[in-house]
Amino acid sequence: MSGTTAGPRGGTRAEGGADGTPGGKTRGRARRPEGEPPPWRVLLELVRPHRRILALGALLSLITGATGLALPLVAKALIENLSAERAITGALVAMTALVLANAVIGALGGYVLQRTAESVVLDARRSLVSHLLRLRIGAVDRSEPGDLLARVTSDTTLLRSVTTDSLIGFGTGGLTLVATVVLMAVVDAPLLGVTLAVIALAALVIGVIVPRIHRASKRAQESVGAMGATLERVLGAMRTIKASGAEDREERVVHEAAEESWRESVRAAKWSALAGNTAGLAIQAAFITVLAVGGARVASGAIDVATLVAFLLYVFYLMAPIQQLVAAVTRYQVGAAAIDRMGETRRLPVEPAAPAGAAGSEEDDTNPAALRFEGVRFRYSDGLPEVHHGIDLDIPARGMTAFVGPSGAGKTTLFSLIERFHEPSAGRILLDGTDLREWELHRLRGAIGYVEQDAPVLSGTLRDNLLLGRPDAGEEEVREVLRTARLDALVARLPEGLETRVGHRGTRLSGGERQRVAIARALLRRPRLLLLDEATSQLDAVNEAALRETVASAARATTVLVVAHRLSTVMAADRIVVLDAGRVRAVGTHAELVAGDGLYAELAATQFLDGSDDDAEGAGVADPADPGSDGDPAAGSTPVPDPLGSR
Ligand SMILES: Nc1ncnc2c1ncn2[C@@H]1O[C@H](COP(=O)(O)OP(=O)(O)OP(=O)(O)O)[C@@H](O)[C@H]1O
Repeated sequence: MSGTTAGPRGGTRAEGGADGTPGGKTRGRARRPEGEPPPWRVLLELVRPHRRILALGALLSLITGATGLALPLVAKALIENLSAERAITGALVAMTALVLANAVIGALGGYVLQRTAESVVLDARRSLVSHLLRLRIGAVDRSEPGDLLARVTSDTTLLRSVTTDSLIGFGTGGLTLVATVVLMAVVDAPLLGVTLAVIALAALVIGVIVPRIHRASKRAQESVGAMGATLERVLGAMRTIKASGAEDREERVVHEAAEESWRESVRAAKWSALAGNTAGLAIQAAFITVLAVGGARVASGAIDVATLVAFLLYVFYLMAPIQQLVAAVTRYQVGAAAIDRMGETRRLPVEPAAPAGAAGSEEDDTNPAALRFEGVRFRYSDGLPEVHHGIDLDIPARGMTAFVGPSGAGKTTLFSLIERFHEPSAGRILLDGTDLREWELHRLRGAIGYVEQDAPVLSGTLRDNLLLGRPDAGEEEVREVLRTARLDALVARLPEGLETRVGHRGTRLSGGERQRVAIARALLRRPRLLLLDEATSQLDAVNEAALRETVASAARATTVLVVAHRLSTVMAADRIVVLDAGRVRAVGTHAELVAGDGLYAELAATQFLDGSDDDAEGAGVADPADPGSDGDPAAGSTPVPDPLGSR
């Protein structure tokens, strides 16, 4: 489903609004879009791979039903034999055999159907997860992770009962109903007319109830999604919630979502119960009516007592298929709501497939990459202001380029465009002379090592985190990268070493340790282009100086782009790009920019004038306002607050 993405060279469309998540949420009561298949068609698609085993289950259910249906006939024969004073042994044996067959085949059929239903759920989960992992970042940003989680976990579970109760219910219930009606017609057609008239009335009532079940079920599932979203929000920021004393408020929000789900589920249960009871009532009413009309027919000699007894038994036998059909209809409404929600998720856009003949570096290519921005414009979505207003920039292969500029200037977004998390709304970015859109995405990202601003670390072990980008890295390479990222001492200290579990989002590590893990992970990929977004902002002075040296040495072999957080990093760069409000304002060395760019000089000067860089002087960092200063920037070993990160 990559249809929302422009072709390789046609990327002139803004990203937002095209992913089916207007308003930024996946939760909603949106109608099914034109052309989308109805839930029953989706359901049939889902069960298609299991149709044979499903047919077997249905056959077993039918046989079970047939054995049940045969019982009244045998009972009729038994009564007739009794009245005629004939032997009843044969009829008794037949009845026993039918009862046993009913139980055994029924159990087997039930197992086969449940197994098939579980397989349908598994398929749905697999396909949803595959889709979610390939979503465009824009769609992810506009969704609630907790809600997406609920769609994969709880919504898919509802398919189980739809497959067994609905599909099989429609099939076997329908067939059993038809068979029963035919047998009833054979026994006495006028009594069948009476029965059907009563049941038709009940069907009308149930027809009114059914849409209500669908609506209530959908709302209940949406509330479960909302509950998941809120819980995810809370659990993901537990410290902040506690520190802000917001537990009670957040508790209320989760409780409200849970209560809403309860209310809607109860409403759905109420309508379902009403539908079920209406069917039950119809059978009772049919029984009484048949008894009255049938009694009259017996009195008039139109039918005999045995016929009436057999017919009444069939009336009761109608109960099972009718209940089955009603359950099928009500379950289908619940399942259809879940299928609707799964459809909403499937409509979220995924990343584009590789164009035919897509470019990409060889797996073992480690040559530094060159980048070029040509008139790059970008906005996150249609209603939002443009972030980049036409970036033109050449970054040669090898060496370090620092991006500086006020907060919100668009530095991180530029990295996102390089990773193709988003597409430019106009212009293009070329890597080694080839438009990024012509690269095979996997290969493109394989050439890049990216350390995000908040250096995310995933739950799992330290080793899992390091190997995330290169699972086949050898033990020696891992050791080497641990040394360069200055993690070797930490790993040596931990009793479980690399097998230490880091906790959810790496909460068992310090901020600086997380950053070093993220840097080590990126370096282990042997990238041709290394993107570091404030990657050393939380390191202490000693580690920062050491990692600055690591990055500088990486820049001798590869192309390194850093969003500079510290003056020391800025000054170590081969070239500095000053971004301001989405435009490249100036490019040059520190000395050139201090002399030639007002904003850079002003920001650098302000840093010293406002006294916020107390450490800089003590650490011997050059005064950027004074190009003649003899401080050695590379020697600065004390972390310096970002002078250029805010204005
Ligand atoms: N996912 C997003 N959706 C919508 N707008 C966004 C998104 N991410 C960033 N922005 C907006 O885009 C603009 C540029 O953000 P960006 O993160 O690129 O700035 P930055 O220069 O890296 O800032 P900082 O130095 O504070 O990290 C900001 O106005 C920001 O609010």
